[in-house]
Amino acid sequence: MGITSSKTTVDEPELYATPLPSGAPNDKPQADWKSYDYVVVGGGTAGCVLASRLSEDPDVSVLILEAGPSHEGQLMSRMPLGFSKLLQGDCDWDYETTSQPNLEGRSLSWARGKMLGGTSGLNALVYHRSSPDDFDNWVRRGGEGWGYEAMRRYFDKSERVVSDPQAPIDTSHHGLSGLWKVRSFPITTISTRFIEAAERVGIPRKTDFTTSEGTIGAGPCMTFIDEKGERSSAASAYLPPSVLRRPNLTVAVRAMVEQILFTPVADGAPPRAAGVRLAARRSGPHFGVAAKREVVLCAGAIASPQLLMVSGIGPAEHLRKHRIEVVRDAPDVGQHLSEHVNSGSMIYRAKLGMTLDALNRPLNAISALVRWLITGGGPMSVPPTEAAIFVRSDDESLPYAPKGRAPTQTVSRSSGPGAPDLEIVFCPMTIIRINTGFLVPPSDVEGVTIGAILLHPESNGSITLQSPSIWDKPLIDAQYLASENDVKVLLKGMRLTLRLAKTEPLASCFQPIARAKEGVDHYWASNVDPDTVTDEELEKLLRRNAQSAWHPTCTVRMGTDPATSAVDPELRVHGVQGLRVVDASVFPAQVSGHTCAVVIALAERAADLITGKVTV
Ligand SMILES: Cc1cc2nc3c(=O)[nH]c(=O)nc-3n(C[C@H](O)[C@H](O)[C@H](O)COP(=O)(O)OP(=O)(O)OC[C@H]3O[C@@H](n4cnc5c(N)ncnc54)[C@H](O)[C@@H]3O)c2cc1C
Repeated sequence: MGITSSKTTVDEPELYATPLPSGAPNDKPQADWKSYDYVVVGGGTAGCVLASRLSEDPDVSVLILEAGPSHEGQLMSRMPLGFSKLLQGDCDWDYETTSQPNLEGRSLSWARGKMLGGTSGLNALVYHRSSPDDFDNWVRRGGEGWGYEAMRRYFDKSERVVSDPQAPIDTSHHGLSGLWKVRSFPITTISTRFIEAAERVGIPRKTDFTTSEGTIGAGPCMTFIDEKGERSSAASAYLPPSVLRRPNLTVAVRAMVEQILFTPVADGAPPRAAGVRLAARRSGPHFGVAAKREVVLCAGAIASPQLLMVSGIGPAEHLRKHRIEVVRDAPDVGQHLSEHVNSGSMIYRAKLGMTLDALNRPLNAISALVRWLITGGGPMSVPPTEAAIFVRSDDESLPYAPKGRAPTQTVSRSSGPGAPDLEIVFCPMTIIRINTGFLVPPSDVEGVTIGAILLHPESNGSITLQSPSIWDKPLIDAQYLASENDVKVLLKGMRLTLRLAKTEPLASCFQPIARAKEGVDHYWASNVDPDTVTDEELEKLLRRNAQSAWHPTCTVRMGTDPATSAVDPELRVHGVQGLRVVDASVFPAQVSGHTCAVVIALAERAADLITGKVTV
């Protein structure tokens, strides 16, 4: 009893932690508590990598504490095209932003994985390393030692790439012997036509976004799907049964860490993190575990700053407002939230038979599901985003304006000359409500969804506390589109999208539709003429439709100066002993693409920093 069906994860805290007497103060770890060398808080993307690597040393004991359930048995997580079914379900934290003044007061839904593997178990499966310039920019922003050459080693170390014979890539740009299964895959004809249309308007064609030439161009996406056609999440890749059975590794699920605990130290010495308090339910009972070496916080860009703050590390005034005892005044914790913003779905009605919307017909869906269950192949074994374009908004050769007009003047905030600041994603299916599970269109129509994503927003927001309890969700204020330049750059992305849709060989895949009322018909983009639509019309649509692109970062950012950062380049919390943060929150600056591969490489390097295999 108490051990889940896999017999390799534990869900009863009595088995791995020490019960705490109710009513007594339990804010200091005691000598008789159960203890581990490393206590990893959050078994998500980074947490799985870290726990796996740290427990390679049999003389070191490691405990992972994950708030959600095991990833095993999560069918919609394992099946690549099932991912939208996870949104707002049991394995999603299902956060919401505060009302965003520049998006007509809308609050946006923010998914985050709540299971072993974290968001790598619920995300859209696009493999992308972002741009080499991003990491050299990290160094300029105080991320000493985190330049591209250092990160490239860990990107390579993490991946085991497979080149699909029907979509060949040059594997010399990739790692071949890592734990994370990454592959190329054949894309649908309509996605290929999107790439060809991009080439026609002057965007270089690529077979792989991971080459020494950088990431700018148009091409097919790569994905993290294994040889069985299943998602390769950080949990399935880094915690296979052979790792879960290690005697020195304990993997606890349904364990909500409520607070990091500190031991008293001599006057003037930095506080030492020495354990955590946890519970399976808000009402308790509560448990404690001690960390002999370090507590490593891997709770992600929203929960890591929240957990630091409820534990007394954060902006002192904000903590006092919530009657939290200040362990360390850390003004940067929760600040600098940087999030990619998506223009929102631009949906085009496609000719029947060209898209994955055919799966909305029940018989097709059942046969595709059976095919996937038996063979691991077929349409259920592909990610929803098949192709993408990465471009710079200051590239004067691209059609960012109506014919005969000059493009709007904007400032590119990209991380370097080879890095993009706009991405256009292409999904061969209709995605009507992108952030809250995909609303299924009528079975007799098909469509594709294109969206423009702003990669280096000037606008940045914050994570703050709603209450001193970890059980209450924090306040997420992304400050979307607070910068006028952000709006103008995103409008350029929308204009490029409109132009591509009118360019062959893509244009002839679409069906004209009768003019529908603006804002009501989801296929409005099909009716828009790129040469006559005004910026005002596009801006109105942008503010009404913009969505999260699911890449929040920088809320516990690293740097050398404690006045402007929260952790040092070894990811140790400034001014605190025994406490590191390893996840998307420590990015010194936003990256030019999808964040999952970056988090995995970052965690790989963090493991080497912790074990002393590398130094900054
Ligand atoms: C819907 C969606 C689609 C995405 N698509 C892509 C994509 O296609 N490609 C890509 O590269 N990136 C994508 N991303 C982003 C990427 O997946 C994330 O940036 C990355 O996985 C974050 O990793 P992390 O380790 O920082 O956090 P997470 O993976 O979120 O891990 C945090 C873990 O901590 C746990 N936790 C939190 N609080 C506590 C607590 N108090 N106690 C115990 N455990 C706790 C959580 O349950 C979670 O398991 C997507 C994200 C989303 C939401």
